Amino acid sequence: MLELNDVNVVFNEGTKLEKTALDHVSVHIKEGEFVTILGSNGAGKSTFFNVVTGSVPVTSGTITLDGKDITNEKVHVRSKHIGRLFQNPAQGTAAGLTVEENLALTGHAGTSLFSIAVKKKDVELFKEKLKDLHMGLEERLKTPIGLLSGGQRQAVALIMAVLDPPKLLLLDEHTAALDPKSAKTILEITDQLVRREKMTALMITHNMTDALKYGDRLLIFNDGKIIKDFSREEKEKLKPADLLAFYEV
Ligand SMILES: Nc1ncnc2c1ncn2[C@@H]1O[C@H](COP(=O)(O)OP(=O)(O)OP(=O)(O)O)[C@@H](O)[C@H]1O
Repeated sequence: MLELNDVNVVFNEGTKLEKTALDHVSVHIKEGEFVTILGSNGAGKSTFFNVVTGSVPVTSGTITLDGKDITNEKVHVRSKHIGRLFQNPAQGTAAGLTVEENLALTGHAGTSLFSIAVKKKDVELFKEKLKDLHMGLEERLKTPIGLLSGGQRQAVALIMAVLDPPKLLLLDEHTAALDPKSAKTILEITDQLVRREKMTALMITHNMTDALKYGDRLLIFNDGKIIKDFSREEKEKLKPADLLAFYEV
């Protein structure tokens, strides 16, 4: 469903600051696959996501989504099919708006000049989705989202990202800023949602245990390249300590 074909990304080409962030990356992600991604700092993981969303242009190579060449498609066009969650939940939500207004921004709302019109029937839908989180957030629809804790806010951001399930969901260290208990909760919910909605999802993490526990496949990035591509069967035989070796190449 997602194919990168010999993708190169070179920043500041031809200057002293030239940096190859993606180096001849070719990969095929299949429909419905949940792929975890590991790699040291600066390995090219975020740049990989950025070329998929279009926020960074490729220097060469092509990207196709569902057989369509999207290499030169604008960010806002791709965003209809690609959802992304960031490390900081503030990046995916509007602090001054309430929980229900944030959810309504995903397209379940009419807007006027001064307010977001949240429809009654959508409120029921939002309540139902929030109930699934078992965090009591269905009682806090009128709370400004900026008043929620980081974990609660990320949970709402996750629901926002999958309310109209995208073809592809990109999770960019989306639990890294949360305490261990909240991170575990959000990961469990992510896994359930990805499975239930049969989404194709890619998840960057620095947590080796999580990279092995979740997903059907594991990619390891190093120095702009995918240096390992483990299948589910291979992944099941690995221990976190086995992965350390890939940080030392
Ligand atoms: N806009 C940019 N301009 C110049 N260099 C960049 C830019 N974005 C990324 N880079 C460089 O490209 C390389 C890959 O960066 P990238 O952010 O993709 O790594 P990463 O694997 O996501 O790292 P981390 O785990 O630290 O988030 C790094 O050397 C980085 O400094």
